[in-house]
Amino acid sequence: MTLLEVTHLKKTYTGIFSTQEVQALKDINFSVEKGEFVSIMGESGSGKTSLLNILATLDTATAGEVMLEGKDLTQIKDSEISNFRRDYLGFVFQDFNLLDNFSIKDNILLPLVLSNTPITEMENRLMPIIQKLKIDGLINHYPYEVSGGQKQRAAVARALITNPKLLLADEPTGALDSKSSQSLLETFEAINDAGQTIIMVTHSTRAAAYSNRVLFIQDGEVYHEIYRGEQTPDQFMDKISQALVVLANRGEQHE
Ligand SMILES: Nc1ncnc2c1ncn2[C@@H]1O[C@H](COP(=O)(O)OP(=O)(O)OP(=O)(O)O)[C@@H](O)[C@H]1O
Repeated sequence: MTLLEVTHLKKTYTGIFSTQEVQALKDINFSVEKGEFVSIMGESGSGKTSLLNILATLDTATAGEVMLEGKDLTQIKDSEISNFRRDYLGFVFQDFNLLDNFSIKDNILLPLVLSNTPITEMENRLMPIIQKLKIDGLINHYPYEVSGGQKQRAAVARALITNPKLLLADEPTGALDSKSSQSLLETFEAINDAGQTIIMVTHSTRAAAYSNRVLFIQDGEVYHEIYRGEQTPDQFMDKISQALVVLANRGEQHE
């Protein structure tokens, strides 16, 4: 079943003080099935963050359609956006975005507090998630008392606590050492195996190799896509690296 369908998406930035326009997304088309784990790769400036920001309803599109379970994100009223975001989407960012003055537990529960969820319901949801993410011993600590890998696990717990339809991750391993990165990616793989749909922007071929499909963006368009299929992560990583080389050569020819 299709969860997300992006059609003819365009994003043009217009400077406030200049007449110069930047066409960050020219014509993006792709769809994501429920339960997929999709990575988005591309060179710096290719439009990945612009795309993710529109999927996250943090920015508006210039043209095109983004349908999530039949609802067009580009048409949601401003007054409904925060509720929509909370009910449908979970976010994981490179720099964790945890609140320093809140304990790990309060950080994780924050989206439920904001939607006035009863305390018993919050406690019921917390326990399985912190156990799954192996942070059950840390929930009374503050973010500055735990490691980067543990902070990112707390951020994933916060993203999952609302049971989002779609988990969006922007360079989630970007600030982690290789051991914490691997552990986080194994967690993503496990939550995906349990049915969670994930879209992840990454520069890391190793990270992308954990997903089922990689979309390559160049000059604001989806240039290529590859599926993991039955390949091992190492075999898929080789395929991703080869595709990135082709993409880089193509980029040089365009310059
Ligand atoms: N707010 C903005 N105003 C003007 N131009 C912008 C803005 N945000 C991004 N751009 C431009 O849009 C293009 C795409 O940028 P974007 O950040 O989406 O690329 P990216 O693929 O995420 O890059 P990176 O990998 O470096 O994060 C770039 O040319 C960038 O300079």
